[in-house]
Amino acid sequence: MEEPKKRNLPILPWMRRPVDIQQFEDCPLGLVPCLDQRLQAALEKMTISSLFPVQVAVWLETIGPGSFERDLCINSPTGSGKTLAYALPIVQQLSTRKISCLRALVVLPTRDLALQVKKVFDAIAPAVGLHVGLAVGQSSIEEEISTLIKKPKLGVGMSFDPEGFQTELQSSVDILVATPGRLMDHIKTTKGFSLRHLCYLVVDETDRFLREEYQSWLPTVLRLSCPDQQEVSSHTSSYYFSTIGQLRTLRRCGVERGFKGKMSPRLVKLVLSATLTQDPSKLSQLALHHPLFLTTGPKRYKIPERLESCTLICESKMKPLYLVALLQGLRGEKCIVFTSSMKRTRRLTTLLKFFGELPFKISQFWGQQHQSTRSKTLDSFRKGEIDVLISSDAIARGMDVEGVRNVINYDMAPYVKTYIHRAGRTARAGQSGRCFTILRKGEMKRFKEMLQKAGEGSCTAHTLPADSVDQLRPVYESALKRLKEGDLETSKKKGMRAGGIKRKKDDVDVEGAAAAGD
Ligand SMILES: Nc1ncnc2c1ncn2[C@@H]1O[C@H](COP(=O)(O)OP(=O)(O)OP(=O)(O)O)[C@@H](O)[C@H]1O
Repeated sequence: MEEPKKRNLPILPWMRRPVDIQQFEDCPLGLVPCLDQRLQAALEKMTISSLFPVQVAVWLETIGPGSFERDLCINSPTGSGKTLAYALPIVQQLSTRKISCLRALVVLPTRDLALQVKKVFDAIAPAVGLHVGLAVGQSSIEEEISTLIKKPKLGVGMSFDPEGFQTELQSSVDILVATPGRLMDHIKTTKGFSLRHLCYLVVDETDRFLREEYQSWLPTVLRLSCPDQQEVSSHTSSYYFSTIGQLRTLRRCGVERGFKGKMSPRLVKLVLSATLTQDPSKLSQLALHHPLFLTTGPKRYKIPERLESCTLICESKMKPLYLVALLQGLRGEKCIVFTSSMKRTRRLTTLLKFFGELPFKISQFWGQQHQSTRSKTLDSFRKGEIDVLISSDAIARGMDVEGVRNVINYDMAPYVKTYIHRAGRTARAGQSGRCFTILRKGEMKRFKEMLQKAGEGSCTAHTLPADSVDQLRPVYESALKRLKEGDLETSKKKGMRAGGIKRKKDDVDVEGAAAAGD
């Protein structure tokens, strides 16, 4: 697949003067200025003893001298700790709140990611008396509402009527972690769900959000969290970009919200990614306020320090055989194998199962699986009950599974960003890891160009012992035969049932598109 041609985009002025995260070092918790003792204890319980550089940088711009005065755009490698970088200052800042209401909203593109981020907030927020909610559509909307909205206390003989109590309904949560689809459901239908007091908006995996045109949640959230202002719509923001030449917020300085006439701070936005877009028209959708750009080093992208990129060359038809030989050589180390689509994930998993007894346990993961199946699979993978997870790009972004030692691109990543996110499932939190890409000889040139764009100068050519491949040939032949027989059987059944209904398009699951949006 050809990478779409890039227009020569201007770099926004504020992006030309970034704060380099590399100038910061890990900081032991005891030395973190102003860190609440209760949060320090909660972090220690998570076995965290110091903050990572991106966390120190964000802390200084929020709790430190920066004191949340500017919106932050954070471009930091995969696995560098971006989640805690925003969660910690937000929780510390809200720890002194007197009245409970929804003050921080964290939006993520998929349910699996939202569940993961909620766990991080759950580990620290209760230590300072804050409540964290989840709006992802994992349970029925009624169940979700019951966790998000406090029912008023009723006198004897009175029954609860949400219409009548609309003005008295209050949020049960201070922080909400949400996916866009379910967030919009609550905005549209849930009585008492209000964004009026929102102080922090986090858009994690920002570039993923900004490239999806169907997302109307962002202008809606911006409008509802600053009701006294002009609507921030896509036309107004592009107008502002084109006429003023750089991004500017429409927000008046900090007086529009608060309780009983008291001023409350403006809505602060934190946007993050390992591959943050630099496209001005996309960034303009965020209506950023004096944005400060924090990035890692001079290059556009950076892959983790201890990540090694490797290639494995073979003919296309031998890919499954080479994959199995490679996995055998890795001796049960935790691996994620990426394919280009859900269909290829399912097929590869079936084929590997036809190999019979293999010295590693495999399972599959793709976006349109039922949520409970995906959660169970991830859980087993985390616990080490599964060694090899075959996946579409549904798991490529953000997923954090401890101990993944290897990523294998069974199908080459179509774009540099996809490569960075896939590879970033290993070598996290300062650990080492390897990213193998199985390639045909003819793909090598394009792959090397992609690696260079990813900021990675070198890659190692991996070879397999010849006998490991030869030994597997007979079993590979018979596995292929069984797969083809299965195909024949399925198409016969389908033919009988539908009399030749057209086949569906291949179900490409680009970075979890199918898992997104709820
Ligand atoms: N200060 C810390 N000390 C030790 N481990 C940490 C620290 N901060 C985060 N981690 C761990 O590092 C891992 C990666 O963190 P996180 O998922 O936030 O990375 P990320 O930068 O968001 O990555 P991605 O771009 O892939 O989403 C997690 O397992 C997390 O628990």
